[in-house]
Amino acid sequence: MSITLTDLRKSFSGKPAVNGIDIDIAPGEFFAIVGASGCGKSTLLRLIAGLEVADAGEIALGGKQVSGPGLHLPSEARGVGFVFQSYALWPHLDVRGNVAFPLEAAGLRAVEAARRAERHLTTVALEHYASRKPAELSGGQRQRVALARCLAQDAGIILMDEPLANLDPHLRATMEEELVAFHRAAAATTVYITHDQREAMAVADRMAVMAAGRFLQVGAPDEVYARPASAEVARFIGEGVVHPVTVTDGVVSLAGQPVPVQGEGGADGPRLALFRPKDLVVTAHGEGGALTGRVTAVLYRGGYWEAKLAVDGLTEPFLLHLPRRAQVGDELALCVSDGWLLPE
Ligand SMILES: Nc1ncnc2c1ncn2[C@@H]1O[C@H](COP(=O)(O)OP(=O)(O)OP(=O)(O)O)[C@@H](O)[C@H]1O
Repeated sequence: MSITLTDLRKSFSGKPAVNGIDIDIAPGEFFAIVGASGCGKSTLLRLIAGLEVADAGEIALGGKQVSGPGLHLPSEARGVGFVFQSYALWPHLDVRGNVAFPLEAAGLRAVEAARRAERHLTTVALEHYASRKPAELSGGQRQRVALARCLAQDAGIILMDEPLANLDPHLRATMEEELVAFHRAAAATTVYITHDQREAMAVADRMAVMAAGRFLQVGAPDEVYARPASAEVARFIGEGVVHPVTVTDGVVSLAGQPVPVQGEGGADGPRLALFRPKDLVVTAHGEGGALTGRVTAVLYRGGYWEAKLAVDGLTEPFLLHLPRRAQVGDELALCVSDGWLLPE
């Protein structure tokens, strides 16, 4: 089912939480919304679900309007499934019961509900755990029960609110793969919110970067990563540093050195450009075109050292990935091999 939001707005005590969202999400798409805490992600999801009443704007699900001026279809009438970070399992029911209960509540015969529950427990590889209680499962297994329950309801739209937030980092990585597989199996349009940009990039077909109730940029994860539309998006997505640069006759210079960057040239004058660790190469001192700086911090990240390099004339240090250990205070020469000139 498609999801169409038109100039959607919601305020709390006069403060906008969702401040004019327009988007078309295609049937079957995995759409992630990423943004800092308090940017309005949960409110937006709750508006789609029908758990909040919009102040203005329209929501259409599968081409049918469910919210608009004078119209608010309740959650049960919208055909959406949810998965939350707190798995919201019933502790006294076993795994099979947790998946089957909502089906029985919706009027399905107990035998048929149990049969359908078992089928979906197989999809999430929990068929051997059907008789366990939630307390006897790991966090990841509980989340899979929640996914199976959502799947069993056959919803055309699945809304996920930070479903992996309570899991340890190793399990999160495994669950990201499972979520993608789950999405493929469910064939439902999925809207997934998270404050973790890496997670959003890993799972989504398309992502929106949200701040202060608005979408700053919408695009495929690789596109948003490679071509951020603003300094705010550039700082939020991936690692890197935004520096002021100068454009003169199409040549971009950083701290007085010409640097190769991608992006629209436009008029001469001051601009901003993003430099990621992959764009920076440490070279021998005295090589042409090198910037020199001093190491101000070093952290070992497993396989490489992450260092900050302060360069005269730049307010923020560069972020580098070094194959060898460096010490705070070391002087390094740096060659810029790439970068992204932010749109004006
Ligand atoms: N029921 C409510 N009553 C009053 N203010 C609310 C309510 N729900 C949300 N807000 C406010 O609206 C803004 C957006 O909140 P929301 O929960 O949508 O953000 P979020 O991006 O999901 O944050 P988080 O990642 O921390 O969950 C916040 O300033 C929040 O305090």
